[in-house]
Amino acid sequence: MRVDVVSLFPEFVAQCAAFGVVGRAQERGLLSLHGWNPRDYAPGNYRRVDDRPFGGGPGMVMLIDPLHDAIEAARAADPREAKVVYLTPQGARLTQAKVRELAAHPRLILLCGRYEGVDERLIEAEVDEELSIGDYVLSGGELAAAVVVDAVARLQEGALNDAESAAQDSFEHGLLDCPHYTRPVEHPLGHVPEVLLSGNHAEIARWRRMESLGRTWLRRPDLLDEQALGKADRALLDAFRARYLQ
Ligand SMILES: c1cc(-c2cnc[nH]2)ccn1
Repeated sequence: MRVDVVSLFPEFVAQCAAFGVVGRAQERGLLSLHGWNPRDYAPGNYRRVDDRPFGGGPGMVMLIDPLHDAIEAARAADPREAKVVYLTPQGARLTQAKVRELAAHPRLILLCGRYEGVDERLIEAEVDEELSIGDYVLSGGELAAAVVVDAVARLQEGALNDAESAAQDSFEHGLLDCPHYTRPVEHPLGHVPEVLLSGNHAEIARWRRMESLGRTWLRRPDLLDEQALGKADRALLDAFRARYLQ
């Protein structure tokens, strides 16, 4: 998968993608990352990339042409069609389902705005999809782009080892992950649940599923609403609730 990042700070996203699973995906050739700086396409000595907003008001707006030319240079760098995604608080919320959809594309071009944002005419002409990673304002789209790069890299075939895939699976199924424990068994902060020490893999799997269901019910009931729980899961959740409410 190829990802091109259009940003005034392209090295920002490259640095975020240099570690761990994402860095390894790049080393394995599963993901290639390329940066394009609109300032390189801005004319004149000042290489202007922004200007004052029409209608007045605070801040600056990114100019159409440097962004347009950077996006077109990115498109031209590879023959495959690219999906252009603009990272903005005004976008649709990024979900794991959306990540899976993005990860299936051979190419993405991630457009990162700074200042007050981007001239709307550029968005209308070049952007396929606007995405938000949450209802808050960042200093620019780069952190959100790094989130997208990380999430789609993990879904590339061969990016994760077995343990990492298992961890990935927990959220993939729309539930929150169960608690995890490691040595020591006894610690001033508490003990490890007995079932995890039992060696009874069926009981351990049952406990983990119950905890995932229970945590989702307590912390993210909205996710649970989207789940069509089977009879076994409903029984597990009832058991969790009974224990929690006693
Ligand atoms: C995506 C982008 C942004 C953002 C872009 N520029 C300032 N904030 C915030 C949340 N999700």
